[in-house]
Amino acid sequence: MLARSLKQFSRSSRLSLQLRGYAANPDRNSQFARLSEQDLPSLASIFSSPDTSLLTTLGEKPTATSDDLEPFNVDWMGKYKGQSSIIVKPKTTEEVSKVLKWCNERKVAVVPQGGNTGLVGGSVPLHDEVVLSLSSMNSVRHFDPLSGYVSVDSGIVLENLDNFLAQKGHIVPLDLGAKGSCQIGGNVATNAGGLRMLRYGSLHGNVLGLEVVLPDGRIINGMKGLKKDNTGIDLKQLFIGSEGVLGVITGVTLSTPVRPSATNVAVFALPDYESVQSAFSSARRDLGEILSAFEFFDAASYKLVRSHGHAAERKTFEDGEDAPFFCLVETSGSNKDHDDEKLGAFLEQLMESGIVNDGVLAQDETQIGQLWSLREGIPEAAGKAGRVYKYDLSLPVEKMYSLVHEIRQKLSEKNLLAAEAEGGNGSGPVKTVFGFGHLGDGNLHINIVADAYKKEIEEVVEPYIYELVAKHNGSISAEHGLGLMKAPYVSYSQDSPSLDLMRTLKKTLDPNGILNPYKCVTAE
Ligand SMILES: O=C(O)CC[C@@H](O)C(=O)O
Ligand SMILES: [Zn+2]
Repeated sequence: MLARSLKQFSRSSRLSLQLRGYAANPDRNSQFARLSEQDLPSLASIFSSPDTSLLTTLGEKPTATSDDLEPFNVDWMGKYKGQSSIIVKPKTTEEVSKVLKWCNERKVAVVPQGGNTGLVGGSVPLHDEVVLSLSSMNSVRHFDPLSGYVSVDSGIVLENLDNFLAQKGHIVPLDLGAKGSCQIGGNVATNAGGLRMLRYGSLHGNVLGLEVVLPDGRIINGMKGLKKDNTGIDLKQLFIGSEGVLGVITGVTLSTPVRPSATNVAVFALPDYESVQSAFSSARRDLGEILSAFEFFDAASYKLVRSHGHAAERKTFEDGEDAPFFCLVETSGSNKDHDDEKLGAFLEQLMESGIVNDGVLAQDETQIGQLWSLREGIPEAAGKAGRVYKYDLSLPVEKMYSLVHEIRQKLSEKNLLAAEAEGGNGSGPVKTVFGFGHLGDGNLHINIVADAYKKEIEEVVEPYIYELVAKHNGSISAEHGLGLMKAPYVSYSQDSPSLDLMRTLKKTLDPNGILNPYKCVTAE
């Protein structure tokens, strides 16, 4: 049980209320220059404090060891590893501009990097690209409570920004499991979706302005805090979600809604995927404007969180521990009594109709956090269980879960599933395959946990999974981007004229192709 005072509701006691993808592993582009020790004085002269802004293993007196550079070269899953020997950490937009101009003139490839929490290999180098880390640019520039926006440096950590806004009674309209490390610039560059999207919509609507440095060093100052600005083509939209291939985001102006004063969270167990869909329909209908999140996870996800996550110590449900599906519902509003009444009626109706047979309702902030950790803790728990292949898909809600079955089936046919995995029959490398995600946004995450990254697993799943997605007219990347992992498969989600236009934009803004090469959209 989660906590003694956590309110249980059940039908009986009704609530009175290692390897990168073989396809995605391009050779080094020989047109890029290789930097050597001789280049360092000129690069160092750009910075006001070169000692802290330039880390390198090059030269007779290196300023860093390869261990120091490892966090910049390797992604957090340990799946993608680059070989950069130069990391720059500018402190101002002008320094970013000078770095890019310097690199562009010499044809030196550059990888912009925020918190390096990405899941598709988009934020680490592949070969010897210079890493441009934004982490030293992390100040709040301006907050306007009346107009409801904040202007910040792009390297500010999402959680730090949310804590700043919480003190002012406002909220960042974006929340992610990685909030303690990810940076707002990286969030914008990847158009991160996360847990608040159902309520506040995507960053394409919430970003009011951007400051961007183009590959040739020109600075676009679009840091306006205007909700309405119809003066020609809305250029900032080009940089939201373009994964740093067109320019480097150095400043972000974000709309900041008022922080809801009343929040409720319930998690319930459901007997099948049809019930998950019914519960979602009821939530939209009965909770209306106070519904702020509707997440789901399957039994295998829950098992993982119970064995490796924060919930390892405790059972959550009285009867529902072995249910095949779980949903988390959050409401956010400004009147607690009103929200309690609505949520109570919603949960009662779910019980009465048999859609849900067990559930818990958080009674305070701590329990809200504990319930959220059942969902937010899934990726971390998966990382502890083994090496993880991650697929992030948009699909019609009705079709979503069938893909998990199809992937299990496919892996089982090829004898890749271990006996411990659902439907497993042998001694294969795959320990578990599970599905979870943002049901309210039609976004499914499928994770495949194996004992190691193995080509044989990847070859079975890719492009098979993308073919399934295309068949349902879905998207091969709902919120994680393309990065290195999905760049070769983009045509499953974009038609040729769209891809041509993307390449034209890339060639126009970055004719030397120096920015985040090999990822997302390349000029060829
Ligand atoms: O790890 C994943 O597959 C998803 C990560 C993140 O998008 C989430 O929703 O928790
Ligand atoms: Zn997600």
